Amino acid sequence: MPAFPPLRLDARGLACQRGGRLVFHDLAFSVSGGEALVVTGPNGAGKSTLLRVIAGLVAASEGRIALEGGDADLSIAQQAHYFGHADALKPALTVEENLGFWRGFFGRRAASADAALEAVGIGHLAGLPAAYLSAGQRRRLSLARLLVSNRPIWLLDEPTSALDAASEARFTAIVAGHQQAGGIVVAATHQPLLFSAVRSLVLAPAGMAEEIAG
Ligand SMILES: Nc1ncnc2c1ncn2[C@@H]1O[C@H](COP(=O)(O)OP(=O)(O)OP(=O)(O)O)[C@@H](O)[C@H]1O
Repeated sequence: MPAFPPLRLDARGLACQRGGRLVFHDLAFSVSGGEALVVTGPNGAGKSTLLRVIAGLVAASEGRIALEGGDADLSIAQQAHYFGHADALKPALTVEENLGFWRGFFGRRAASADAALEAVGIGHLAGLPAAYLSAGQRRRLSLARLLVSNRPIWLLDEPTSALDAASEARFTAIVAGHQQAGGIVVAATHQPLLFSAVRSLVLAPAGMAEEIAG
């Protein structure tokens, strides 16, 4: 039984400038609950920028993004979880304390910290300060945040970087669970991702973008 109501994220005529340069323009996509939009393209094409625009971290210069079926009292950004390159961990806090902090911050019904740590395979590290985690373990702790946030839109930037084969398989299963619950996934990647119900968005090389005067 899906946990989220029927959802659809639609973008039309989207453009974004960064540092005075047009990164992309006239971008359109549509992705429904249960689907994954996989965004590919060469370095600098604007994959991370697109995710950050959806997350409300960077403003679009043109166009609009709408979420049908979402919570009308919340912005799209408030209904999205951005899983970026930065780990956002407090090194002196334990693994469990870090996750507990974020669970409290998100403040909505979601997996317990224990269950989320088990799901990403680091339950045995719960009492360890985050400073001692390896790169892949830090990444897995960041993935656990997705499970305690209970947000319908997951924005995943190179989600499998630093993950070993077993962790990648666990991650794929976690994403499948989110899709089965009716969640939306938008993932930027250079690696093949074994997601189901995939839609593709290929961004053109940055060299194609026009320079904006002024
Ligand atoms: N804070 C910023 N200020 C100015 N320009 C930026 C900023 N961040 C990114 N850019 C520029 O925006 C363009 C798109 O960058 P973005 O990180 O979105 O690309 P990407 O497709 O995710 O690349 P990669 O595959 O290397 O991760 C690049 O030309 C980059 O230099």
